[in-house]
Amino acid sequence: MLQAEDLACWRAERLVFAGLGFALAPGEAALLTGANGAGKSSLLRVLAGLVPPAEGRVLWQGEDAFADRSAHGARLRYLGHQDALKPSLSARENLALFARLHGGDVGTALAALNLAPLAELPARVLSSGQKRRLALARLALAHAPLWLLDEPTVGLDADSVALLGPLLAAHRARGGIVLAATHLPLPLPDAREIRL
Ligand SMILES: Nc1ncnc2c1ncn2[C@@H]1O[C@H](COP(=O)(O)OP(=O)(O)OP(=O)(O)O)[C@@H](O)[C@H]1O
Repeated sequence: MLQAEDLACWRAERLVFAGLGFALAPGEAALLTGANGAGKSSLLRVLAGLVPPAEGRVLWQGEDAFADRSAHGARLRYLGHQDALKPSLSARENLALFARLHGGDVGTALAALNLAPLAELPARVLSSGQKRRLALARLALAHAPLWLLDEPTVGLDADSVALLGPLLAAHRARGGIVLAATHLPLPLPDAREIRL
């Protein structure tokens, strides 16, 4: 269970949001929506522990989520705007690097995002949509219960967006939680909306 209580966030001396609270149970998904600058990315970064909240608390299973930073890092996957790939490594090697840290099967992850034909290409030559798919393929490695996804489908073609559906559904079926900031439709049936 992820809970946010009375969260406030300042960025560059501007109050972005305040008094924000919600709870997400295992298997639940929420879409973060709101205008440009409303604070969707900021909220995801707060929940990931990358930006300290100005006020409020983030709880995991009823306990302060940030009491043990490494435990929080291990339980979440954060996908930001940047794909965070090593440009000189191949798609397979990028995933293998991540798998060394978190576990998981590289072949399965490549297949989940239909990347097998691109597996040996260096990440730097991939198109922006292909890079995004590679970043998303990390989700298909070892299970982590909390997925924080910032505009996960930017640059993806319709077939690639459709590939995300089974990945998200399998994660939720295992009790995983998804919070996704997006301006685009996502294959996340029954997702709640958290509007900023
Ligand atoms: N690194 C930063 N330093 C200072 N201010 C920032 C930083 N990142 C974001 N902000 C500010 O925080 C506010 C919220 O930005 P944020 O990126 O969270 O919005 P968003 O809802 O994700 O927007 P978009 O829909 O455009 O992605 C904006 O006013 C932005 O200028």
